[in-house]
Amino acid sequence: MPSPPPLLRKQLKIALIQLASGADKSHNLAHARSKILEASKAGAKLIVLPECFNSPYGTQYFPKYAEILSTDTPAQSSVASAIRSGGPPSEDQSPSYHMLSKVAAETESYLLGGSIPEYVPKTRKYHNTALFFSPDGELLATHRKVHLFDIDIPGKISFHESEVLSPGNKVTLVDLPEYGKVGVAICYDIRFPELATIAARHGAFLLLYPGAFNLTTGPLHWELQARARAVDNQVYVGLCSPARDMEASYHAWGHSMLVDPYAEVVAQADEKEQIVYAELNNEKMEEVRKSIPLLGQRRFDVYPDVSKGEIKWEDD
Ligand SMILES: O=C(O)CCC(=O)C(=O)O
Repeated sequence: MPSPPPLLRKQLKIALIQLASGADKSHNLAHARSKILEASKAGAKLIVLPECFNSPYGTQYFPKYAEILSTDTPAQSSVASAIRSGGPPSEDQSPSYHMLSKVAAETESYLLGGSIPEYVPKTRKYHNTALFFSPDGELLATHRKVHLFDIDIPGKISFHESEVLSPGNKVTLVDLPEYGKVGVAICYDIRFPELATIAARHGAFLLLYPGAFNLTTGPLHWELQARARAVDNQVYVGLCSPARDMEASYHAWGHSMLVDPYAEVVAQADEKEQIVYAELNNEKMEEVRKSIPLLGQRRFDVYPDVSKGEIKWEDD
């Protein structure tokens, strides 16, 4: 039997930028840009920023820092295609979009611009939205956080994104033509293995999560979730957090990390600003899939395959 085509077509250097952002949006954008240039100079071809990289993280900040990506979001059309058909937003509407698009083209790298708060005038809704650019600065995909971070851990943390945000409604899988497919989701989304499994069974070699866990759930679940998604799906997983700022109202866990298809943490930051680099290759994935051949051992006669059936690939 001919062997299946490689999931990852050639070696790829990734950079996860654990960025220190503050209250000054223009400074955050300029700083993110300088770090992206630094990662590119170090040879990274896929560069990732953290969740809410243009603002502090917190429900009170979403409206103030929100940007308009599309004035028209027709039903059955993703934001990316709405933007493509309607043209990119103006600089005033989305300075973050323009910074990311320009620096992706300048560095000729794939760029997952963490996430930013998005405002949609037509629906009057806010979203937590990731923008993924190609090496020529074209918007390839967007992902609006599907599972909003609403938790209450008594005496520790209470957080309710849904007080301000509305969820996205799709699974996001991005095709990087030279390399292969990447699944994208945001932070709390990682706790829902279905998104990861669907992306992996549809050919992803890597799952990326810009995220901002905290000092309660970070030590408990950040690495556990990353390694779980990797071991379940035998793919690479990258998590990219903001750096910790103890002056801010939300204290991010940090520890951006890259996990390999064996679920081994191959590179990891501490809590400070830092760029995490790693080399991804197809051999590692092939090796683990041969050694532990889950792929041929699934029992879809006993339980259903979540990657089949009706899956939403487009936002409403
Ligand atoms: O799941 C968690 O513990 C943290 C999630 C989070 O911080 C987020 O979704 O932004």
